[in-house]
Amino acid sequence: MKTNSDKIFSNNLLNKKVHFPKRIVSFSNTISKDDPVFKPELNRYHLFISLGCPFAHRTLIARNLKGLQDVIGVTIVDWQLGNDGWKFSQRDGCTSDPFFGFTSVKDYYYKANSQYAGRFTVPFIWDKKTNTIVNNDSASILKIFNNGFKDLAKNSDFNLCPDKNAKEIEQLNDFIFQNINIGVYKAGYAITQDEYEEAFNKVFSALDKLEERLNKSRFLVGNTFTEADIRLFTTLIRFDAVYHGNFKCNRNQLKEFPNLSNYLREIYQMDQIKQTVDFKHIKGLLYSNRSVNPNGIIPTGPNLSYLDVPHTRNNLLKSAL
Ligand SMILES: N[C@@H](CCC(=O)N[C@@H](CS)C(=O)NCC(=O)O)C(=O)O
Repeated sequence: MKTNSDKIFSNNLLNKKVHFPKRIVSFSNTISKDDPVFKPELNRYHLFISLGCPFAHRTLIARNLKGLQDVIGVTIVDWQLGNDGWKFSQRDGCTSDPFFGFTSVKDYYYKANSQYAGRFTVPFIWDKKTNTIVNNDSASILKIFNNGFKDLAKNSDFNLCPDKNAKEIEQLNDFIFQNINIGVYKAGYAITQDEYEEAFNKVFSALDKLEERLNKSRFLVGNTFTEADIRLFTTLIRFDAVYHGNFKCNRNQLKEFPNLSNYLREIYQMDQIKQTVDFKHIKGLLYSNRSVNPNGIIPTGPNLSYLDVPHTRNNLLKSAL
């Protein structure tokens, strides 16, 4: 015998009125004064990141450069990404879950939406007021940090994407993303020789183009440090440590490109940025993928002391940060 709710269910099905719960695959809200829910507020939002992940790394850099350290807290997940996703731990500068005593990032996604059906990725911004994920896309989080906290950011005048350069920055972002940020992964995860060679060639021809561009220009867009530099930096800083060896991007080491390596050193040597770079986490994460590195051995080298050699980009003009 059918129960009442069964009947409602089958009647609705016949009338095509059944609404299955929406299966969420990403969170794409913004934070702004005009948003009905997510207003900029002190100590309301929290950023979850891995220091190894280049996409999460972007968001930490933007938070620091905008001077949002006292406004938005940060939790660093364990550097190892296992089969069941990101875990919280207290080893090597990682932080345990600050709010619920959760053991894994997955728990946050399900707390935000029990029907969540996407990947359990970092970075994401957690809203402590409504107990949900505001956004889990690094590109959007960069914009949120740049634009959303004008009255709260210590460096609110520092603009990562000035209107007059916005179009050029978006074009560069796209070029860097397709050829370099993702390019190294396409080479590293390739399962055919052709796929690998195509990705390898794209990575190095893009680096050659940028090497030339940086001959005259202090940063990617004229002489102003922008979001495009952050996006390029998080791949360049991982290049010699990981992508060159583990992902077989080995035509050259980054340090062999005179302009790119000088540019990389300048950005790395900025205090607010240097604090965000942790090679233990970077190597730990990026050598932990067993399909690429079956025994999970993390190499001791390479020697990266060149990063601390003073840069010589002062002869090129620079706008104030
Ligand atoms: N769309 C995301 C992608 C971030 C991403 O791919 N994160 C990786 C680490 S580098 C991740 O969390 N992967 C976990 C998984 O796929 O299980 C963004 O740019 O924010």
